[in-house]
Amino acid sequence: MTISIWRYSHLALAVSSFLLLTLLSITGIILAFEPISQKTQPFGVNGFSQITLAKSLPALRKAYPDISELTVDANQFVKIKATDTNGKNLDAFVDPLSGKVLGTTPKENDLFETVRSLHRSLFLHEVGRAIIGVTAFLLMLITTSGIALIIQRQRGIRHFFKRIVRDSFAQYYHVVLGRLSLIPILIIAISGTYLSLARFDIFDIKKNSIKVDFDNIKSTPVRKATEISVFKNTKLSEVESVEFPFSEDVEDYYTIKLKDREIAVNQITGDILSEVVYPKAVVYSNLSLDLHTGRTSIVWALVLAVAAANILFFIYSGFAITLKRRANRVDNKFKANESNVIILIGSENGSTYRFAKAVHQQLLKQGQRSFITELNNYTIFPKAEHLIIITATYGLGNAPTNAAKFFNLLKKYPQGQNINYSVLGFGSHAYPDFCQFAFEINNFLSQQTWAKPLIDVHTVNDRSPQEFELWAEAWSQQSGLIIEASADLKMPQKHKLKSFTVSSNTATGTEDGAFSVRLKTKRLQKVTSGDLLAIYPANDNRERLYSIGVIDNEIQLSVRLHEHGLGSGFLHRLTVGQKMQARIVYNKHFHFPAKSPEVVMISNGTGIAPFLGMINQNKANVPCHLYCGFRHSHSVDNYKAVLNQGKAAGKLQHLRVALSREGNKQYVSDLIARDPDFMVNVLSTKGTIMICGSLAMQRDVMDVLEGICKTKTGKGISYYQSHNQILTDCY
Ligand SMILES: Cc1cc2nc3c(=O)[nH]c(=O)nc-3n(C[C@H](O)[C@H](O)[C@H](O)COP(=O)(O)O)c2cc1C
Repeated sequence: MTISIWRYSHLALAVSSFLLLTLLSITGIILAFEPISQKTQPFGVNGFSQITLAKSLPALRKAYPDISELTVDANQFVKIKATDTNGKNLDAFVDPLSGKVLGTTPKENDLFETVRSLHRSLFLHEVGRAIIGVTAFLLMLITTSGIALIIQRQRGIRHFFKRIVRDSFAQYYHVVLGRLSLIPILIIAISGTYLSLARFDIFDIKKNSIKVDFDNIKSTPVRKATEISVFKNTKLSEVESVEFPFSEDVEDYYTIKLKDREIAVNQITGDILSEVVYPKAVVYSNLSLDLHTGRTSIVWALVLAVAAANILFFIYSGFAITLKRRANRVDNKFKANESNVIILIGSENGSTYRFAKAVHQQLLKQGQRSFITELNNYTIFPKAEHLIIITATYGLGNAPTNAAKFFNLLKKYPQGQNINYSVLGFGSHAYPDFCQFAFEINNFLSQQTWAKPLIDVHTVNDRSPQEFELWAEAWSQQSGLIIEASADLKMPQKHKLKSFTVSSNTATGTEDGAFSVRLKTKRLQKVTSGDLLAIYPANDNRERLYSIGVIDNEIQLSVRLHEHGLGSGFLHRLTVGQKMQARIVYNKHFHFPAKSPEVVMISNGTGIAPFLGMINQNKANVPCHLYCGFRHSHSVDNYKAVLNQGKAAGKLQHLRVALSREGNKQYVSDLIARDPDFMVNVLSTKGTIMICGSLAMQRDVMDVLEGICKTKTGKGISYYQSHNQILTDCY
């Protein structure tokens, strides 16, 4: 499957370094506990950060007249070298204000020593250090590409910390934890890389030595150490070490090493005799060591341990995601140029493949030459009769990466023969642009002369097997090829049928053969207009679906009698009082919109069925406008009673009828074209347009709406489709 450059880099870098990263993360977690264990030793003093040299140096000199050196380590423990009162050499941690001995340097912990050596050089000295340096650099690149992927996924940096929609466990936590720990991991990677480079003398870290001008050294005015301003202004926490003057002669001075400089201080006058500022590289090296080891803070050391543990999780979850994606590879039995059914997939994370493969397998079993590939592999399919496009939507209603080139390829490769197409969108209502890419493909295909719609575009929310099944049933019905509910997709194999009693059946008096059947059943509460009734006219697996209008607590089907029609013939023969078995298929995407301020209903022929029910059920009197097309004026007679009732009760505001074979011979799309401002107003005030009827009518109406929307709002209809403002149920 085609993947973005960022994802490819992220994966390639991770694959090339995961073994070393695993080792470095484990050793890193262990080493993070070294500063924690050191800091718990009893060598610290309270209020350390407030102690100045002016307070500490005279006190220590008084307690140890022979003191030669003071050092402050990363734990802020003060250590001195001196001679004690018994004349013995002293090398110990002391209280910097009283000189009280707090302890001597403990023996290095062997475990930490060994692990550190492994972490820094893999026990391979300079070669090992170089390898570790490269790994740290790779970690930096992995983190950077990871940040780019999160930005891409969250649709821009502004949404970086917005809610993440949960997909799979591995995917969700890879992103959630990635977001939380990317700063510490980036710091670990940058500081690790810097320290490695510093080891190889890439940076200038040579410190110049102090030069004192002994000819101009002064011995007045005499100042006490407690009054020397540089001592008063320097805190012990800023100091790395102090060398004490060897004797009381004016030529002997204090040498004070700070984090960024070294100074020589006259012990009598307190004058600064010389100052050497360190190169920036020395400061950065120290900072890198502080940040990489957590030696200065227990909290930071803990953050580093957690970040290192997260790297281990990323390695696991990254592989889990990749394996899931790779599991979707399909080996085709037939070549593209010899296949009669072509299944094209748009998928980012692979779950759509499961559904597409189920379709592919079933078609193969029925002896069809089915070929399955991703949308980016679209080309000329010389033997194709059916094109099935199953695609997810990503980002701002965009194509998944393996479908990004599809539109260009579609323009480049017009097919030479007519092909029946069907588009099935996978998406989630958690995103504002629901299945937009699928709608765009469907609209684009409808403009290709060779492409013939077999069924209306269908959508599947959150991989719902029921919604997938709805598409499978519709496709099977039109193609004559069976796609059954698959156990793999956890679909119910056998449907439970319900008994319905015929309460009325109108005669086929009209020329276009339309009639209405009303059915009663117990417990009708859950059914609503827009749902479908599945009937089994021959008591076998052949199923026929009809749109339901719920009128006065009965199901009304509007049907056109077809010559030799299996379903329409069966319904036509039903007599009042007769019982029949059927099942309700809930068709949520075509229910009357609960929150819409205004609804436009567009139909032709028997497509009026669900709208009759919706008008009847419109108890809240939401403004409804019905645009319907028929061949003759008498075709409307069948529905007049319900429509007149609706108008009288305020449930239907306007009724516009187009007659295609009488008067000025209009189609329903002509009526829509006459009311552009009204249509735009409905859509821009969050109203809904519902379309039910033939696919040919849908295509014409959509073309008109596309033109109106583009000129008046600048947005295509796919925008309104993906925001659930244009709902279609055509056949
Ligand atoms: C980052 C991300 C962005 C998504 N964006 C959309 C979207 O804009 N519209 C939509 O309907 N679904 C969106 N989805 C949902 C997916 O299309 C849906 O989960 C689909 O089933 C995933 O299929 P796949 O696993 O084959 O890629 C998004 C999912 C993710 C993870």
